[in-house]
This record gives sequence, C-alpha cells and structure tokens, in this order.
Amino acid sequence: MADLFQEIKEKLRDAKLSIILPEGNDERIISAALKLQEEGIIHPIIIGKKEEVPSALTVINPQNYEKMDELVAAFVERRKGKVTEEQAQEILQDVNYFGTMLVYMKKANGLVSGAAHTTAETVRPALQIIKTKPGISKTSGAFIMVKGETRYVFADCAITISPTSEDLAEIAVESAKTAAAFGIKPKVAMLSFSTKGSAQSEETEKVVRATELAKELDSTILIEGELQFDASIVPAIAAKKAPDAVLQGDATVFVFPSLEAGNIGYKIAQRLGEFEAIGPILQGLNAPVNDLSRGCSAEDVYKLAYITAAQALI
Ligand SMILES: CC(C)(COP(=O)(O)OP(=O)(O)OC[C@H]1O[C@@H](n2cnc3c(N)ncnc32)[C@H](O)[C@@H]1OP(=O)(O)O)[C@@H](O)C(=O)NCCC(=O)NCCS
Ligand SMILES: CC(=O)OP(=O)(O)O
Repeated sequence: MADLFQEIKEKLRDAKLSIILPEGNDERIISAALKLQEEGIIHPIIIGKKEEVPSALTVINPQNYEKMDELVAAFVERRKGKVTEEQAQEILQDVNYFGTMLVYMKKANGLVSGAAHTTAETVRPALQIIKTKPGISKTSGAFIMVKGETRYVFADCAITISPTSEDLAEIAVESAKTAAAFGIKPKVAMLSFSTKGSAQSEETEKVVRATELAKELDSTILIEGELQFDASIVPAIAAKKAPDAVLQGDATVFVFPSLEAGNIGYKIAQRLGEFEAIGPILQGLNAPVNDLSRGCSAEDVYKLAYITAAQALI
C-alpha cells in the first residue's frame, strides 16, 4: 500500500490550498508550519503576532486585521439574532473564531487547531459558523489509525458524548466515507460489549438499531453489528461468535457506542498499541476544520494539515 501522505501530497501538488493554524504561540504549530512552508505544497497561515513568529511564515493578527469590519458583519449575519456587533468584535479576537471566519469567508481552505485549546474551544466556532452539510445532522470526529501498512478509521472519538441510534447510524455512514476518501475499503463494525445478541440491554439494542438505520441511510454499506471488538478484528473469534456475520474479523471502520469508549479506545491503540492516531477529523462539515489532541507532536500537526487540505478537495 502506498504511503498515505505521498498519495495526499500528489493530489494536492497543484491545488494551491492554504490552511489556517490559529495557535501561533505554540512551538509545535510553528515547527509544523515551517516544514509545510518549506515543502511548498500547502500554504500555512499563522494567527498570531508577526514579531513573535519566524519571518518565513505568513501571519495574520486579529488585532490589526484590515478586513475585520467585513468579518464582523459576516459573523453577525451568520449568527443572526444570537450576537450583536459589539459581541462579534470581541468574539472575533478569539483565534479559533477568527480563523474559522477566515475559512468561512473563503480566505483559506481549512483550519487545524487544538494543540493548545480543548476540543470544545476548537470545534464550537466551526459548529456555529461552518455548520454541517445539507442532510447531515451532526458532525463527528474520526481518527485514521496507522501502523505500518495497516489503516483503520475509529469514530466518534471526539464530539458526540451520548450518541443515539440515529447519531451512530450517521457516524457509521460518514466514517465509511472518510475511510474511502483516504484509501481504506470501508467495512464497518458497530461496536458493543455484545456480539449478535450475546447480551441484551438498552445499550446493545441501541447499537442493533443503529446498524439497521445505517443500512437504511446507505444500502450499499458493508456493515455488521452489534459486535465486540475481538469479533470485529480476529477472524477465528468472528467464526466462533458470529459465524453468519457479513464481516469475519476483517473490519476496517470501528464505530464506538459512546464518546467514552471512542476517546479511551483510540488513546489505548495509540499509546499501548503504537498506532499513529491522525485526527480527530471532523466529518460532515461544509469546510474542513480539524482538531488536534493537546498531546500532539509537531509531526501530528503537519500530517493533520495535509489531511485537512485533502478534505477540501473532496
Ligand atoms: C462539541 C461540543 C463542544 C458542543 O457543545 P456545545 O457548544 O455546548 O453545544 P451546544 O448544544 O451549545 O451547541 C452550540 C452550537 O453547535 C451546534 N452543535 C452542537 N453539537 C453539534 C454537532 N455534533 N454537530 C453539529 N452542530 C452541533 C448546535 O446546533 C449549536 O448551534 P447554534 O448555536 O447555531 O444553534 C460538546 O458536544 C462537547 O464538549 N463534546 C465533547 C468534546 C470533547 O471534550 N471530546 C473529547 C476530546 S476530543
Ligand atoms: C482528541 C482528544 O482527545 O483531544 P485532547 O487530548 O486535547 O482532549
């Protein structure tokens, strides 16, 4: 399998896309931006103070941005009835709101933040300004998990705290699309603590129903549920626990039944299983805005910037 990032770079080479990095005061961000700038495939734009950022980088400072009036007016319009002009002026001094508005106004193609901000601080501006695509009710956060040639998608690891069956069905369909977009054949496992009725409870029924709803949303989707993780990934265990299942230990997309399970699960695979965790990639938004874990490295920032730019081409 070709290297994921080589594939992405080839696609982006002539696209001339720019990505906003609002956390100009974080050294991991600066280090990633310098590497991106040097490669010259995507153009990083830092939000911060010119005098505090290496001169090789493009910097925009909300405190002296010449088109702030235009941004304020567009923000008041987008948040009609929810913010006044005075409030907008103050809110847009926040680097995440400011950067997200630059994406909304098409002054850049995407945004990556979250190295120094919580997920809520990073994604709330996107939920309020960029919003979900028509037909998508909620965004969700997927990780591409990579180890050698192995690639999986895990979701939702970032956004929906207590998903309903409807939410899980949408997460399954969106995660299958994310997998396909990044060269992974989607085979979706709807995870639970039960395999095909081995336990019965409100929680397991929620996943069974979600599996049915996902098939209604997309009749072409290759999906199985409810499954325990071992039955979704180990063929011998699938043969024992779920011999009639359409997936036989070959799942590639894992949909977790709650944010607790998803967020803990991806971090275990990353920290004990030595998988590289790329994301969270926000699914279903009108333009790509992606979060980082505060535990990220400069390399993680660099890679998520490429993933974000690639999403802008989808
Ligand atoms: C994502 C999160 C911050 C949203 O919470 P919130 O801002 O309090 O949400 P609210 O209900 O106040 O909604 C704010 C706006 O976002 C929208 N929104 C909320 N959740 C959304 C979702 N999943 N998808 C799309 N829009 C959403 C609302 O419709 C609302 O829009 P409006 O102001 O235009 O009406 C919250 O769900 C959260 O904290 N999730 C967990 C994040 C986390 O810590 N993850 C672990 C680390 S990755
Ligand atoms: C994705 C995630 O868990 O983010 P953080 O580690 O910043 O909470």
